[in-house]
Amino acid sequence: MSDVLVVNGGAPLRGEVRVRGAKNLVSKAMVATVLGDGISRMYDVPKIRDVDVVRGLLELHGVKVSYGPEGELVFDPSNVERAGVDEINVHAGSSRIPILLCGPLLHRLGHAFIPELGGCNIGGRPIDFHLEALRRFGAIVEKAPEGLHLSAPDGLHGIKFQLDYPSVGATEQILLAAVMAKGVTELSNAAVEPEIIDLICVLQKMGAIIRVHTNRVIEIEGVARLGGFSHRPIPDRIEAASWASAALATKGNIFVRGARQADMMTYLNTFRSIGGEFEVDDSPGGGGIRFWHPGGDLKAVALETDVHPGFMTDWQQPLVVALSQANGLSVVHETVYEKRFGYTAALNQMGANIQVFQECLGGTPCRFGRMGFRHSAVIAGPAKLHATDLIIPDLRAGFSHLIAALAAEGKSNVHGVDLINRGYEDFEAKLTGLGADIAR
Ligand SMILES: CC(=O)N[C@H]1[C@@H](OP(=O)(O)OP(=O)(O)OC[C@H]2O[C@@H](n3ccc(=O)[nH]c3=O)[C@H](O)[C@@H]2O)O[C@H](CO)[C@@H](O)[C@@H]1O
Ligand SMILES: C=C(OP(=O)(O)O)C(=O)O
Repeated sequence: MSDVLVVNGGAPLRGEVRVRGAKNLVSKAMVATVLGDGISRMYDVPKIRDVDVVRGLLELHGVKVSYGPEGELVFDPSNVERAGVDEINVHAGSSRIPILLCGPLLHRLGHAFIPELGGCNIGGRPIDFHLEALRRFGAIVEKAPEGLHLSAPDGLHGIKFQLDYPSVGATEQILLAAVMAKGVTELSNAAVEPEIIDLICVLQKMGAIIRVHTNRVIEIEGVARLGGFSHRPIPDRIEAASWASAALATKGNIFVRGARQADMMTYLNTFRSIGGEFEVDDSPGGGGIRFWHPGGDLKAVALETDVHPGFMTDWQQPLVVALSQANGLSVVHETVYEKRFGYTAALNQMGANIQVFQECLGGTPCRFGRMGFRHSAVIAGPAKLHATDLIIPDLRAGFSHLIAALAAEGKSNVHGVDLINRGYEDFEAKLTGLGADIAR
């Protein structure tokens, strides 16, 4: 199938979509199954590419993965075994999740091979924190042209470790290594995103002992064995916010079934400040949030992306499209990734007026100030968007391109839309259901 989507924009998106388990939890919980000696079960798993990649990697390592009823995945890790480098490398460059297999595979096999990582191209995305922590746990890490080889001849042992920055992936790496390491691990400056807390819930179900203290300190008491788990994942708050931003940008009205207020409070405050309206529906048979554009002008805002409980960086790109329709100058200071504004060039080509700056334009100077990265954006609106040809650069930027094409009058050809499947389940069917005029 061609991966060009023809989008005939200009009409409001109206209707209902459903979000399922979060991409950024489901894939990690799948990795955790390797640590257990029993069967694990996960409900409400979305059909997205990152899930397929992790499933492929687990199967290569002997985990039997099967589909249960609608959206249920079942994992049997009783025969975990080494996989060939060439087979693993089929998945090179496709996702960031393989790095999280280090701890579980070292515990089960004493060895791990990790292919080149993928993920969105939004900055350097180093893994120095991961490797430093793994070495401290007792792993030997060897870098080779084909990927990373790790071994742990003396097993893994608990550590005291402080992250320079509360990295989500490094926190998960340390959790997955520490739960079965000998002794206690104390992690300071840990990330505490809701997806991490949900991963801790998964690990606790398996038998782990993990204490989340105040001030970003997590203490993990290593245990000798873990079992399987049954888990309904936290809903995807990034996808939910993406649809909310789409409703605002297209002057539409979308009920996002599955969206949960507690995980989205920071987004909801910003959405309301811009002039969007929402209603949380907790009624039986409800369970979701309705987002709509109430008519009239939207208001410009200033915001900074940050670690939880700040404004998520992954909410940024779709929201900027909505901000291009707000009245006045909005400022967005991106403090999590140094290169997450590349996509604004395409929006400008469509008529948006977005300038990017090297300075920290938010209230707080961040790590990227004076380093030459254009990590602050000023968005002047409202701008009339017009159709054009677009090339999808990565997942969230891709979704923002799609929203812009849907908000613009006329026909846009959006190239490379398959990338969006990495994190948005059935996005074309969902768009069609919302009344979008799209065709491959
Ligand atoms: C699959 C997944 O869950 N992806 C999410 C995860 O990515 P990911 O786990 O890759 O993001 P991190 O939180 O690790 O990255 C945050 C910052 O820390 C830096 N860093 C990270 C690790 C390291 O070893 N060294 C280092 O310097 C990164 O370059 C970045 O500037 O959290 C991000 C921040 O919420 C989200 O945008 C991604 O959607
Ligand atoms: C940056 C993202 O994901 P990943 O870490 O998988 O690239 C994202 O989901 O927006």
